[in-house]
Amino acid sequence: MKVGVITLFPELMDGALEHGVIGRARTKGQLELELSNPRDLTADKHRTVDDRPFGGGPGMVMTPAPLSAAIVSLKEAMPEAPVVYLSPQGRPFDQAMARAWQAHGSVILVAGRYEGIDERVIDRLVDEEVSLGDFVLSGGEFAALAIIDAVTRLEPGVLGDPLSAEEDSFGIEGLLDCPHYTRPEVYENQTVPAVLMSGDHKAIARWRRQQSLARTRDRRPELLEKADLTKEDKVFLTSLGPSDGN
Ligand SMILES: NC(=O)c1ccc(NCc2cccc(O)c2)nc1
Repeated sequence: MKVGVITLFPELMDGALEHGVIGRARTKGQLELELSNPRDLTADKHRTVDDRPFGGGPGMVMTPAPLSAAIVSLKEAMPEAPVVYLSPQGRPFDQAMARAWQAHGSVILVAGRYEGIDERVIDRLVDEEVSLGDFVLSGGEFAALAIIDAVTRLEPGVLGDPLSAEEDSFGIEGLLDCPHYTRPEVYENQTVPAVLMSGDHKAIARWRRQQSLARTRDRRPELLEKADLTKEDKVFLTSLGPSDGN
């Protein structure tokens, strides 16, 4: 997986991607990260990357020239990569997008700062505007980090057990994940559901599926509409009483 990032804080991105699963993926060459800082592509001695918004209003806007130069430099290195701008105005990011970009093999992420970027850069160079959720961050870098993690962990060989990428939430046809337990068997006087200790793998799989279905119904009922449910799933859901929302 090749990921390009345009950011004013390359050291922030680099540092955050040196640890854990993603850090090992970089060491093993499963993730190649290419960073480009618009400030390095400025023409003035003050290395200006932002300016006041036309029409007035608070804050600053990232100026088009250095940002465009940074995007073009990564497009030259990764000509097939879609250019994705992270902003609250974008299409909601989801697991399907993560799978699509992993399958494509490369993506260029534009992390904005300030109030955003000059719209002419979006018109000319951005293929897709994407949002991590309905909230505003001080910059797109943390949204980019989340996307890089979500995409890289889908890369074959990155996760120890390939199934777990499938079995996470949104892996089993978009249902929420079931509860998990590990040792000790009794913790603060609380035990583990007996079925998980039974060794009956069929019963355990059924319990886990039913827990996922119940949780999804209670917490994210809209996901059930899109889920691929079996007849047994539907019978189970009908058998549940009114949702308690938890
Ligand atoms: N929800 C998100 O994905 C998200 C992305 C970026 C961001 N901050 C930078 C930024 C960029 C553009 C406009 C803007 O208002 C703020 N904050 C939240």
